[in-house]
Amino acid sequence: MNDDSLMYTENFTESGFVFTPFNVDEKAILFPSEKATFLEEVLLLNDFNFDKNESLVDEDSKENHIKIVEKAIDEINKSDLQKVVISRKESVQLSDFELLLVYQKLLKKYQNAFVYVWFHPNVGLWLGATPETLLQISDANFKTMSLAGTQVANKDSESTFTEQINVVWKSKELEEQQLVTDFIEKQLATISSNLKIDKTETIRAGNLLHLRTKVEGKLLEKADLKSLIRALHPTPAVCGLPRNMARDFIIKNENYNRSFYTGFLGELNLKKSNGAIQSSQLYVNLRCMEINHNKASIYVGGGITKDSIPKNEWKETVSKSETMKKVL
Ligand SMILES: C=C(O[C@@H]1C=C(C(=O)O)C=C[C@H]1O)C(=O)O
Repeated sequence: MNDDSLMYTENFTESGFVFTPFNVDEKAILFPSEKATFLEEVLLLNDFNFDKNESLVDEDSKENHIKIVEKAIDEINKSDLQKVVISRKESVQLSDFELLLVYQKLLKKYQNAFVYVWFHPNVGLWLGATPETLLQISDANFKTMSLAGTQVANKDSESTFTEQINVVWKSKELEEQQLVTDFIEKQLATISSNLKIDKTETIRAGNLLHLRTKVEGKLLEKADLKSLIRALHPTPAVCGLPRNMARDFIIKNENYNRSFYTGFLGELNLKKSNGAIQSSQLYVNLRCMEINHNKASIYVGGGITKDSIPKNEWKETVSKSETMKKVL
């Protein structure tokens, strides 16, 4: 594109690249295909030095996060709320920020993730490496996943193996992830056929491990892409259960605007080379940051259930932000 006008998708029938906020009431930005140029380049990745920047704990932020988590657990115990994802934004002062280098480091560190840089002069600069697919759809055949539960990987190796064996998960994480799988299955029941739910596996994203269950199916003719997207987004992996109750809790209690964090992004209705089949590849915007002048804002969160321990939930967000800080 060679002008700075902003365009939006009305109903996900357009073709291009979308960037959507967490809040479904806000507009989804579209870079339309007809105004885009596709460039393909092979990037050779060096062996980078991933600095261990031991950062100081921001005590105010810690206290604030723990308070909101405690409030969420209270709410879960006294109402129908089952799960809610609580997040925060952490600022890091930057010196010598080199976009291409940071992008290459993200590619190297997150070999199983969708790694992106997104920029618009009127919106800003975003970078991320997300392990979570919202939706891949080609013709009517779609794939999605339930991803939740977090633990720090034992070894800090740069392993590219997606499947990790001999990892033990606690019931809190197993239940938390099962809630997401059940939600996806229920949401898809009336709009899809041939639903197949895989066995749950452990995957690695940077230094973290998550539980993942792959789901696939066929979209019924009576349904369209918009209804499929609305059925899935936001899943309890980034919002909670029941969805509206969790969303209201988040908007009322998180003391900041998530903006594009936990929204989704990716290719929308692109035609394959033969032109006959349209496909979309959409990813949940996790492990992401926004760069503004000399500051990086890193967005991190985690799922809260009745079994959550507030201090551990804080630590989980610290682990998530540390893996992002390693590339800065
Ligand atoms: C909300 C985030 O991640 C989500 C929450 C997870 C959890 O609660 O364990 C794990 C993966 C994601 O589904 C994040 O990374 O900010």
